[in-house]
Amino acid sequence: MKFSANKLKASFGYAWSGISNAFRSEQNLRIHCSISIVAIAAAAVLDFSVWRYCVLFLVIASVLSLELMNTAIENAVDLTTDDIHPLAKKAKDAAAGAVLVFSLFAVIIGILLFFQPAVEMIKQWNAGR
Ligand SMILES: Nc1ncnc2c1ncn2[C@@H]1O[C@H](COP(=O)(O)OP(=O)(O)OP(=O)(O)O)[C@@H](O)[C@H]1O
Repeated sequence: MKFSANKLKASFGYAWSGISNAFRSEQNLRIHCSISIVAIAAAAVLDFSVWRYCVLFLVIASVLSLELMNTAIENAVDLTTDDIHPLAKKAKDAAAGAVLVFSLFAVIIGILLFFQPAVEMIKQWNAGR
């Protein structure tokens, strides 16, 4: 098997093109990116431990990847038909449902991750007054 640096570079280029196209066309992806940036900034302020950062990054990567898969499925379905079709609806709704399920659990994980450090910081502020 021959290693080709050019092929690898091209693959990254295609992947980046997919991400930037989806970012421009999908409002939900932009919303998730904005929330992710706020969450990472809050984690830095709260001085998250390594394992908390690991869980946070895992959740953010999963939500953003699922959103990209949802976009891929929407585009693939649109490619197969211009008509209104019950199977097209089922496929798109299921893909959107996958994002929603993970997003709901991401909110719960977020609360579990942020609650204790936030309480600690509030205690420190009150003690410092
Ligand atoms: N060809 C179709 N046949 C039947 N229903 C469709 C079809 N295309 C879209 N729909 C319905 O419209 C909804 C929105 O589809 P659309 O392609 O506009 O996605 P979207 O608004 O970009 O979704 P998202 O908010 O998940 O990005 C789908 O979830 C589905 O219920």
